[in-house]
Amino acid sequence: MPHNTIKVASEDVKSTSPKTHIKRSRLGVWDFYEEIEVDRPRFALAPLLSKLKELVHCLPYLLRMFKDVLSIPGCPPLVLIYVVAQLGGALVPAIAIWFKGQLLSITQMAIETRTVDKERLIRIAAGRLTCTVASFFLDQIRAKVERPLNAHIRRWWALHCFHAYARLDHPTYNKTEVKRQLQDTTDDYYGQSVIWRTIELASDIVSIVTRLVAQTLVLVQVLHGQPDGPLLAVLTLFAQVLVCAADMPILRSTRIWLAKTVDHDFIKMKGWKHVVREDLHRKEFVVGNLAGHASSEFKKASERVGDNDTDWSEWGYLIDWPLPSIWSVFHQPLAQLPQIIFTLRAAQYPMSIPVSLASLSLIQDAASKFVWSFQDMIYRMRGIEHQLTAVKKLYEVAKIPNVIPDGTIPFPEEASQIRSGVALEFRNVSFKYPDAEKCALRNISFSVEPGQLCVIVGSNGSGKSTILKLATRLYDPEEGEIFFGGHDIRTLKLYDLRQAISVLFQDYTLFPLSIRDNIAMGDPATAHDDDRVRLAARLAGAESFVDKLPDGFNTYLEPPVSTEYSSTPEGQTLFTGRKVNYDGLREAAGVKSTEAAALSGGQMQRLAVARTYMRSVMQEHSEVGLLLLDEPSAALDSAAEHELFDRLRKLRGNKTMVFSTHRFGNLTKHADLILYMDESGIVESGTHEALLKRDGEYARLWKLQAQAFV
Ligand SMILES: Nc1ncnc2c1ncn2[C@@H]1O[C@H](COP(=O)(O)OP(=O)(O)OP(=O)(O)O)[C@@H](O)[C@H]1O
Repeated sequence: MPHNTIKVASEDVKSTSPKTHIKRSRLGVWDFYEEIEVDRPRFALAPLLSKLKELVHCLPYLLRMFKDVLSIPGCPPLVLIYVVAQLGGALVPAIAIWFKGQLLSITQMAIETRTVDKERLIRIAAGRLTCTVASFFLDQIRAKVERPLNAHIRRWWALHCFHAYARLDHPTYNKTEVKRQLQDTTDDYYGQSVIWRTIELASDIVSIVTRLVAQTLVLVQVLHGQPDGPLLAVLTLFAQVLVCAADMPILRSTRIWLAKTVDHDFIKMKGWKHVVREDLHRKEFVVGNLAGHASSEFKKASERVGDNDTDWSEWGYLIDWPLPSIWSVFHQPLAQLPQIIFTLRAAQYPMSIPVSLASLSLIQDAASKFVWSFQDMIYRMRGIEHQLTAVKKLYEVAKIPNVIPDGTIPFPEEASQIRSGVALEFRNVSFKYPDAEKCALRNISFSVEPGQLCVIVGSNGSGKSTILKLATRLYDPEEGEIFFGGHDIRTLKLYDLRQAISVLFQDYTLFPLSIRDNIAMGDPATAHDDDRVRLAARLAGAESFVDKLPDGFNTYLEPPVSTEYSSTPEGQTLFTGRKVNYDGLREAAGVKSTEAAALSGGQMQRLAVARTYMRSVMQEHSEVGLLLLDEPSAALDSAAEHELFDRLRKLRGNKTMVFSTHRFGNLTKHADLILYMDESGIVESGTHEALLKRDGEYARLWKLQAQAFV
């Protein structure tokens, strides 16, 4: 523990709550904001009390956790064995002290009577040996049980966490506090889940307390009748306890703080570090000849930042462990107190020296074991607050309320209701993204009839994609209403609404799963059907290039698990003179030098289109009534684009379609409704002919695009 105090100039910042004020200080490149309660209790134990209150609040979660663990199939017998081994292990040191006391009394008798009870001596020796053997075996048993128990819990917990992640909607997931909460719950430490660490900690504390109580009882029993024994025992323990009190967890501060940096040079350094380390940027980094420029920029920024180039972790450590105290100077001499008193007593009563020397040795030995146990407990108590809070968060994570509330009305009431598409209407809709300053949509109104084709065109950032996001209820508008099939969209069950819509976003992602799974997830109901997946790929023009990949449809675009290597770096010369080269191992294991399948942008877009086809194009009696496509052809070549639009156009009359695009010609001519957007609003709307006749912005841009082909 570093014994440093941070002394920095600070200033008060306005707080949003009358109950707190905020203090801002500068730590290196970091701005440190600390929230301080205005009427904070001043008495010294206040932080301890608030911690205790929090711990009590966490206890029901702890009990629930134990109950849940015991309900995992296979766990109860393992837990029982683990607890028995742990408690047994805790009793052994006390039994060993008892044998030591017996030995002491034999020694004492031998000095006084010059005779030894040999049988008793052998029994004691055998007892001590049994203690050592028992301790060894109990440790072994515990270690053996620990692995399967941890594995059972981890598997069960992984499911709980997966569900907690999966149920969150988009705006909720993007909240910083939710992200932090999720991160805390999945924080695996060398394969040990939060739950396992908590169980381990709780069982350690129980076993230490058992050890302490047993040791104390045995010590009292052994020292009974020894001259000065109890006095020395009390003094030794007192001195040792004071020594470790300097490290007490209650002295650790409870502070509410946040640290951020706005130091441009420091941020720039971090940015460049990412650029040189991330695969993602390597291509442009190399082609852009950026090595020299990057090094010089990094160096310049580094010189300006100077020695302040420290990550927050370094400061955070000092903030959380700030406590040097005068105590640390005095606690060592205190530990010597028992010896000093013993020496004085020995001078006063010289006749009792031999026995008291033996007593002192036993007491000091026992006391040091006692204190070791005590320190061990304090060390673990430090973690208990963190651990209990983590358990509470684990359970609360499953209850994080979603920002988008679910509706109650099922949709459609009858399948025939959406067979020829679903009507979509926006009525005076305005919307601002969370934390954004300006509106992404301002007073938007339009209406698309069932089976119609609507094309939204307009400049970058005008709000086209946002319309599609609101139609799927990724977000809800601040003002106005959206009607889907005649119902206010907020009243419909979210699951049903999203089942009735098939969407391809502009910023679609291909998941770190196989190509097959990436396509199949377009329609979870038929995801098991390989023929359907293949057909969807064929219709999207993806089948032929996927078949050419070495692993075909089983190819992973970006493997989620990479191959692990030993830490000896490639190229290092070993002491035998051999250069380390992993090629042989790679060849034997069938590992390719590049693990990711390289696909072009257009090929990836075809896979995304295939995913959309799974539900929208292929199913004859599809539940889908609305197709939303955001720039679906941006990366496609002209032939593929033509084929895509041709195929989608055939759905007209069957499904309502809303496209957002920058390319006019191919689609807009066939559209029932064109929305021309600019600056978050609809500037012009109508059919292609009507808008050309109007000779406004749409007409101007259409002519501009048409000219390119003349
Ligand atoms: N997640 C977001 N958070 C905050 N603002 C956003 C977010 N997504 C988009 N915006 C902002 O909302 C506005 C509309 O964005 P939108 O993506 O709808 O535009 P667009 O017309 O689809 O643009 P493009 O043609 O470039 O795809 C833009 O000003 C954009 O910066």
